[in-house]
Amino acid sequence: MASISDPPLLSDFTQLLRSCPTVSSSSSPIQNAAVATPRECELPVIDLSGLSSEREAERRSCAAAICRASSEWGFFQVVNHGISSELLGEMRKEQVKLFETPFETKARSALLNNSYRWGNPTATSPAQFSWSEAFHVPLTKISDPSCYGQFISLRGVMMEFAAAMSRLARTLAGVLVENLRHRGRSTAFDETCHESTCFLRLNRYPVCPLSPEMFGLVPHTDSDFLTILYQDQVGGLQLLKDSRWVAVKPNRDALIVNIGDLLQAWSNDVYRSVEHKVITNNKVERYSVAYFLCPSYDSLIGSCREPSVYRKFTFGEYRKQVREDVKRTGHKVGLPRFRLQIST
Ligand SMILES: C=C1C[C@]23C[C@@]1(O)CC[C@H]2[C@@]12CC[C@H](O)[C@@](C)(C(=O)O1)[C@H]2[C@@H]3C(=O)O
Ligand SMILES: O=C(O)CCC(=O)C(=O)O
Ligand SMILES: [Fe+2]
Repeated sequence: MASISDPPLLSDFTQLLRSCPTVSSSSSPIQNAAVATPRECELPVIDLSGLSSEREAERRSCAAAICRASSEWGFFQVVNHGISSELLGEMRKEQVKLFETPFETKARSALLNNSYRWGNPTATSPAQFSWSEAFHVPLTKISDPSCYGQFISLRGVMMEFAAAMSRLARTLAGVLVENLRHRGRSTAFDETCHESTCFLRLNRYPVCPLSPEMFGLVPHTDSDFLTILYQDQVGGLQLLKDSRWVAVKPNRDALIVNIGDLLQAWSNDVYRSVEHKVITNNKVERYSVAYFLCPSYDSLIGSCREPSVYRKFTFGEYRKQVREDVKRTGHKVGLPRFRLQIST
């Protein structure tokens, strides 16, 4: 049963169904959703304590595992990542409190820099609807006390969590960049990442009576360098592996890392930004927090090796194109827009 803290997802979705002439009443509300339960898989697990080992062979082998998983899967899990379970627990507790607030407050009280979103306002068909709500907070706003209203205890936790995720994301990106650097041109990677464009996204996936035919989050790739995800034990995240959807088995000790579009472009398709989605649950709600590592808008993304598969573009240009495509068609096109034509 929906509560006063839930956004009006069902009525919005029903309206979308009615306004969409292509969906017949006899067919499933979502034509493309993964109704058949896909295979559950354990993502590669990488023990990050290897990176700080005294033994060079161990450091190398850990870095190699990160790079291998980034090109074979585009996704992996990290354990011994250095973020304490106490901090993760605090973050989850505060996140739950925040989402338990009445919907009207979340939507109207300028909480977290007015960053509250739900459903999908740009959906043009039921298949583009996401059964979820989120706060999408730029890192530059996280320390601002005016963002928090009655949730002032969230501030310290968010600050500590963002700082820890930032460190981890930069370490992982550093390993991935270093691996390809000696083979091609180098870029001052660390300086291109910027607080003004990095963000934390707090996700909640309410119980969905229409599940499992609904997306909690529609299939997409992330428009960043890389993403680190802290999810609960409910499950629902699925990714494309060898053209098939596989369900990620939650691991209590691990954070999930995935490569974003910008690292795929920079690596000239060595690392892969893989499509993923979230499937809803009809019994329990689900929570996750994602950290997105992004460059400043004026950063030029060029390939680390030639011949480049993509034309050079700035992150600002990329974001604008994604936004325009989503607004016009309801879905993201992403990297294929920036692929160079191969002349034969
Ligand atoms: C409608 C969309 C916006 C989004 C791309 C998408 O097609 C589906 C997921 C959205 C999402 C969620 C996570 C990130 O916040 C985001 C930046 C991303 O990479 O995928 C957004 C996209 C967006 O707003 O550009
Ligand atoms: O909640 C999840 O498991 C995935 C979230 C996600 O893909 C995103 O926020 O981009
Ligand atoms: Fe994502």
